Amino acid sequence: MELTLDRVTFSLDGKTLVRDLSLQARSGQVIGLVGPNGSGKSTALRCVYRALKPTCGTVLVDRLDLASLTLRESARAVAAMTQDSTVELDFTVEEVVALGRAPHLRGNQNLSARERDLVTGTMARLDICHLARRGILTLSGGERQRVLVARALVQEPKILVLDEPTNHLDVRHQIELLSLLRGLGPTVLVVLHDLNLAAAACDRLAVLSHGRLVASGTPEEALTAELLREVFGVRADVVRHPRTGDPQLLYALIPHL
Ligand SMILES: Nc1ncnc2c1ncn2[C@@H]1O[C@H](COP(=O)(O)OP(=O)(O)OP(=O)(O)O)[C@@H](O)[C@H]1O
Repeated sequence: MELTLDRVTFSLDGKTLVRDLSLQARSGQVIGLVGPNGSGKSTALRCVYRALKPTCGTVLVDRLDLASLTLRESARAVAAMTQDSTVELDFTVEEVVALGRAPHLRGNQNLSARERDLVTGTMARLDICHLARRGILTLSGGERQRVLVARALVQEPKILVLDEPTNHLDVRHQIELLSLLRGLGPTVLVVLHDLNLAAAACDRLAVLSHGRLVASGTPEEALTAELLREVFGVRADVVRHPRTGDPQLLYALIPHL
C-alpha cells in the first residue's frame, strides 16, 4: 500500500512541531525519517499511527484518508513499534507477540493454525524463540525491542511504522532487523539515528529539521557533507561502502572541545 503525508502540520499550545510535511512512500518501499533530536520525527510518526491527529493536512493510505477509517480498520492497515510501545502486564513473550493479531480477531476468538504458525515463524525471524515462556517484564532492553517488532509484524500490516527500532540492539541484531525490513512486504516508515544504517536500509530518506522537511531522496542524494554540516552540525566525510556502494559517513571526534 502507498503511504502519503500531504502537508501534515501538528501544533501544540501554539508551537508547531511538524510543519507542512509531505512525503510519499510507494508500496513496499522503506522510507527513513532522519533528523536531529527534537526535529519532529516521532511527532510525524504519531500522526501516521493515529496517536495524534494532524492540525492540518492528511495522511493517506492508498489515497484513502486514514482519519476516515475506523480504529479497527486502521489497526489492520498500520502497525507501529514506537518509543511509546509498552507492555505493562507481565505477559509471556509468546502472548505479547500473539497480541499483534488482536485487530484481526473478534472477541475471544482463538488464533487459527495459520496464525499460530505466523507467531512462531516471526519469533524465529526475530531470534526470540528461546524467550517464548519468559515474562516480558524480565527481558533486557534489546530482547524486549525485538519482541515488540515481532508483535508489529504479526499484525501483518500494510504499513509498518518503526521509531528507532535499533535502539538497545547489539550490532548483529541491528543488522538483522534492518535486513529483515528489506523485501518484507509492507511499506515501512522508520526513524533511525544511525545514518550509516539508514543509508544501507532505506530506499529513500526524508530529513527533518525544526519540524520541516529539508531534504529527501535516495540516501546518496540526501546525505551530503553540506547537509550534515547544516542540519546536524557535524563534519563528516561521505565515502562509498566498498562492498555495497552505499554512502557511508566517517566522523571524527572534535579535538579539545
Ligand atoms: N507533548 C509535548 N509537549 C510539548 N512539546 C512537545 C511535546 N511532544 C514533543 N514536543 C516537542 O516537539 C519537538 C519535536 O519532538 P519529537 O519527539 O517529534 O522529536 P524527534 O525528532 O522525534 O526527537 P528525538 O530524535 O530526540 O527522539 C521537540 O522539541 C519536543 O520537545
